[in-house]
Amino acid sequence: MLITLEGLDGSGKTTVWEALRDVYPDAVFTREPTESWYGDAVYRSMADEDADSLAELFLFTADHADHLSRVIRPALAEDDLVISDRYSDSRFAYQAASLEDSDLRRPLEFIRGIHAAFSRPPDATIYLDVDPETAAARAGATNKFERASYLARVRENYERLIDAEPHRFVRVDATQSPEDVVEMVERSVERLVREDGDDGRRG
Ligand SMILES: Nc1ncnc2c1ncn2[C@@H]1O[C@H](COP(=O)(O)OP(=O)(O)OP(=O)(O)O)[C@@H](O)[C@H]1O
Ligand SMILES: Cc1cn([C@H]2C[C@H](O)[C@@H](COP(=O)(O)O)O2)c(=O)[nH]c1=O
Repeated sequence: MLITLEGLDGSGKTTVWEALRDVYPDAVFTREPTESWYGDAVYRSMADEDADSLAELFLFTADHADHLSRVIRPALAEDDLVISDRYSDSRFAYQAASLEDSDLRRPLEFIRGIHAAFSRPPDATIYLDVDPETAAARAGATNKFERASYLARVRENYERLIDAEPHRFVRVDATQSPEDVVEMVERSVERLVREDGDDGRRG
């Protein structure tokens, strides 16, 4: 089963991802951007204010393709629980915001279309919901995406994704204390894993 953690920068994904490691020691914990030369290329582009947004989309997508073949598909083939800190929804939400003012028509649909051809969608996604101002303040503006005005557009895209697939997403109020957020996420993951097991027995 593939569970992804999504949300704005500073929403607390890494904090809950670390907490889940203690609860699921046998699961595969992974993240995007990955720790690979593809991930390095992505970080290089993020550090460049003038990077072309379409080229940047394809760098993130190349990193995802490598992540799929090297980590995600092999782990799922072994029936492992996989928990990824960011995954394809980050591309749909962030790069669609970056490409909003480009010549590209309907960037979110375009990016989803590219992924539909090769990606493996998550079984469930925990969305850590926080307002853009809190997110930017927590994240500390360490890259060009961590600005409230940009994050507001990213958040709108996440809402569109949730509207399109309400059953895949579990929304958690990430303005609560870290302890409460972790508890909510742990309970949600426990339920998702249990329901996945029940489906397996029926299937
Ligand atoms: N619920 C919370 N309330 C207050 N502060 C929090 C909360 N969760 C995390 N933080 C703090 O916010 C900062 C960002 O947290 P974290 O790295 O977990 O977020 P993130 O979503 O992984 O961010 P990024 O996407 O930028 O890597 C850290 O300093 C963390 O301690
Ligand atoms: C996977 C992915 C990530 N991003 C952005 C979102 C964040 O600003 C950074 C990653 O930062 P982190 O602190 O190392 O998590 O990358 C993106 O724009 N598109 C993506 O697909």
